[in-house]
Amino acid sequence: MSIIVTQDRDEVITKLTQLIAHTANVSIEKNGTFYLGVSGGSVATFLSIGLPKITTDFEKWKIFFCDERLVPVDNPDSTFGFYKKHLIGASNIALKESNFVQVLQGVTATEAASDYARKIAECFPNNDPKFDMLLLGMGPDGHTCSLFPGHPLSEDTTRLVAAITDSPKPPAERITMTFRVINKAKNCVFAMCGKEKADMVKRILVDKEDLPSTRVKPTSGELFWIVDKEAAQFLDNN
Ligand SMILES: O=C1O[C@H](COP(=O)(O)O)[C@@H](O)[C@H](O)[C@H]1O
Repeated sequence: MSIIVTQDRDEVITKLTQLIAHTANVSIEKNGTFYLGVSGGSVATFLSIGLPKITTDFEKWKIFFCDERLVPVDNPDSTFGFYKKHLIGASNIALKESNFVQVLQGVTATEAASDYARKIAECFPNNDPKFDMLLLGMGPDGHTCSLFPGHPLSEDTTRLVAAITDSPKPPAERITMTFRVINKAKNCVFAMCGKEKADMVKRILVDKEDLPSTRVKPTSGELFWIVDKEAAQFLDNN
């Protein structure tokens, strides 16, 4: 695991997007594609600021959602809605709507999850997803994607994508990648900043409490934590 501590939020965004650009360009060179999973919340904001500054062939990017809130795209809680508003079609970036693999609208959470699992599976050999990179956030309770502490979904080892209809953080209905997908990724990257994350960063990285974010351990990939010095304040040597 690599823990990168930065001076501030701007540097979190710079380090994060440099790492994405490097991984994307290596993947495109090797395989002709870059399969990326993105999160909502603060990670989405980081990407909306940082991605327009990188040099890459966005045509080769296929972007999935690590989790998505089941609300209409024009609802402020929609993660795709955020990317649509802030990145797609922006004059300074060549990302298009067709780069994003969207979650089906107007169906039940279970149907949306099965449909998304199929959309993911069909992109990978043997229907076995190995994303080039997953970009993850961590909530103040230690959740990542829509995998919440104590929720049975964290134990799901069968499905690729699962539905949740009782999310403790609104909105209640969501779909989420499971650890079966997350821990097969070639790179998992947490990025965060601010003192409100500091206690949880310590509980995960130092105390190794059994929380969803602690369970992100790619079996044959790399794990990165990019945190600013406020979020890292309870780590040793900070
Ligand atoms: O609800 C969610 O929360 C997490 C963490 O969000 P943050 O704003 O605290 O970074 C996010 O990663 C996830 O995608 C989202 O659905």
